Amino acid sequence: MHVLNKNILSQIITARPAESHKGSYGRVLTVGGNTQFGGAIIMATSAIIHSGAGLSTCATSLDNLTALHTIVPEAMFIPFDSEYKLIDAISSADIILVGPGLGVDENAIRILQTILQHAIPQQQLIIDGSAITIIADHHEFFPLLKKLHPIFTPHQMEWQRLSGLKISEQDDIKNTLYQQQLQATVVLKKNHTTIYHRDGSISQLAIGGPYMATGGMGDTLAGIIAGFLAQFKLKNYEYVVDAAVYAHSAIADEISKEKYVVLPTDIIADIQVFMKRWVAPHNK
Ligand SMILES: NC(=O)C1=CN([C@@H]2O[C@H](COP(=O)(O)OP(=O)(O)OC[C@H]3O[C@@H](n4cnc5c(N)ncnc54)[C@H](O)[C@@H]3O)[C@@H](O)[C@H]2O)[C@@H](O)CC1
Ligand SMILES: Nc1ncnc2c1ncn2[C@@H]1O[C@H](COP(=O)(O)OP(=O)(O)O)[C@@H](O)[C@H]1O
Ligand SMILES: [Mg+2]
Repeated sequence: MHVLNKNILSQIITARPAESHKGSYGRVLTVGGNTQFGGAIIMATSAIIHSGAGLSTCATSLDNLTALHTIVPEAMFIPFDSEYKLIDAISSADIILVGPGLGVDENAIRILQTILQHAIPQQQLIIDGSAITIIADHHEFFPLLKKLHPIFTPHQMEWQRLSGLKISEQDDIKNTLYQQQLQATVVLKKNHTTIYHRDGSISQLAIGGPYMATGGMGDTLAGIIAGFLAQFKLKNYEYVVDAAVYAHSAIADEISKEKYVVLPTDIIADIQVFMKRWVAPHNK
């Protein structure tokens, strides 16, 4: 197991070539945010944009449109219950993040099914929050999922639902066994988050802390992972996931020196400055 350290940041965060444009930094589609949980998909989308993705479209409830455009006018919008618009948006995305605040009702299940049917293996699919809870109850989605090699970002309770492993039973051996069956990357969120990669390697955080325990913190992490994957297009995308997970908690640690609790929106506000600081010196 590899304990992540700050070196991962300057390995991944590189200076931008002058001859580039928004299309060079990835198109991301976020899907989630029902009437109850609109904040989740707005935080995820905002984290994606602040971490540098070129173009982001948010498929969410129409109820969230005004809030989305007020908080992050850089984001485009489609209503998540328009199936043909969703299919169109899926086809033009490089990265798809589904689940923050999606809910688990019939509408949410149909939306997730549309994504699993229309996404292709060349796209990177990140599955978070409610989408993990739905999949735990819908094993008929597994054949579709295996072809897509997604990145799951469960907290321990979501991992319990998906893997069947009680939180007290979750250890590296059992977690790896189930993760390998899924043919997916698993970012298991907890104190000292552990990342199970498809090649069998395991990375772990030794940073982060309880000042991060506010709703929306995982939605923000999923957004940073999507934002990093959108622009840092390495063949070994494992390192990009590691860097995103590390950056999220490193920003929180810095803020926690001054603040008792760190809010997800505090992290989002600091991402750009943090990334600038860690651009590899030889690339500046
Ligand atoms: N502002 C918003 O709109 C928010 C929406 N959210 C969305 O709400 C939906 C439900 O997600 P929730 O996670 O709240 O609910 P869940 O029912 O999936 O899980 C939450 C419960 O799991 C338990 N748990 C055990 N170990 C845990 C761990 N390591 N980390 C976190 N929880 C652990 C806790 O008791 C917690 O109450 C998701 O789609 C999520 O994205 C949440 O992100 C909260 C904020
Ligand atoms: N005590 C803690 N120590 C370290 N990290 C924590 C702690 N509590 C929460 N976090 C981090 O906060 C995030 C919570 O994710 P999640 O439960 O999915 O949040 P939400 O769904 O509300 O957005 C994870 O990245 C997790 O590692
Ligand atoms: Mg979550």
